[in-house]
Amino acid sequence: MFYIIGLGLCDESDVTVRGLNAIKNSSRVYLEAYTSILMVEKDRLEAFYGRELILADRDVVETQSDEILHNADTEDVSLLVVGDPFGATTHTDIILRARALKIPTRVIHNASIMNAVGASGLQLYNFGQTVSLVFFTETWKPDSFYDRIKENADLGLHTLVLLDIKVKEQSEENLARQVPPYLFEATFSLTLGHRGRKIYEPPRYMNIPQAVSQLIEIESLRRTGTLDPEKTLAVALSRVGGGSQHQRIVAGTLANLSKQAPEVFGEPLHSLVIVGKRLHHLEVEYAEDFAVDKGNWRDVASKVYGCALD
Ligand SMILES: C[S@@+](CC[C@H](N)C(=O)[O-])C[C@H]1O[C@@H](n2cnc3c(N)ncnc32)[C@H](O)[C@@H]1O
Repeated sequence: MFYIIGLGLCDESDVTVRGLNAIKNSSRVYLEAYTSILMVEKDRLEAFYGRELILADRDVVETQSDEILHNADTEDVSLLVVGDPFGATTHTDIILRARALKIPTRVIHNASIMNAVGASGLQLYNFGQTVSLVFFTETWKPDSFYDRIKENADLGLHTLVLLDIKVKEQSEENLARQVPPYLFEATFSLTLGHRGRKIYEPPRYMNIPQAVSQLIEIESLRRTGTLDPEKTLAVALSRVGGGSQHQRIVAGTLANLSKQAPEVFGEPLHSLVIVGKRLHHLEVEYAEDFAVDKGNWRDVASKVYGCALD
């Protein structure tokens, strides 16, 4: 049996009992760690699950899935995914591949950012299409997310914006030039052993001010008024599921959020919600608790969004 098991959003104790049983019975257990991350290191997971975990990078999951699926028709093999297995599009591919090889599969679900975003107070039923925002470079600024946000906004729906993470970006040239020798050696020896001379950049996680600045940059090119810094409400979420110790939720206009220091938003991972106009007063009142400027939050909600507040 090939199991694909959601680990939830926070730490080793978020696995379900069903998931843990499957892990314990598997002859090999892979951990997918490039579409999302937990708030703890791999060794904490290994100690709790009582199993050694094999890190599966994008190459392995997307192009060498036969390595993971090897013998899964005769023994149990598990692939662990942070959040829910269907919270990232990547994982349907490997299930299709298993099906094609006539390997029985089972999915074990868990909490995902796709539903935990409800912690913002915004109702899940009022969300439209989810979008991903990638790091812009000087020469590459993909902006199709803007069309999806506009489509949602035209229907009055909220948009969940997932922010780019780069956890295993290969760049030999950059590494040789930018990374101090001690880090170069550590990274080099980690990766050299099993897959040739691949060298990776340090992980990068997009933060909220970067995300807002990229959204405004595209708005200034498109000029449809979908993302107005002073009139568009947004809610930033970090480490959702991590409890009061880790989780941060910050609400305001895009301008409010862009003026905050990155530390205000907490540690990665981060997500951002662009609030749609079909806004219920309970959503406004719940999220008001997270607002950097409560007066402005209520003002924009009532005057711009037309929400009836007391
Ligand atoms: C490609 S999605 C993978 C989602 C994962 N499979 C799930 O079901 O939650 C990864 C993105 O989701 C968002 N994300 C994941 N976990 C999060 C958390 N605990 N708090 C805030 N955002 C999170 C971040 O924007 C991150 O870059």
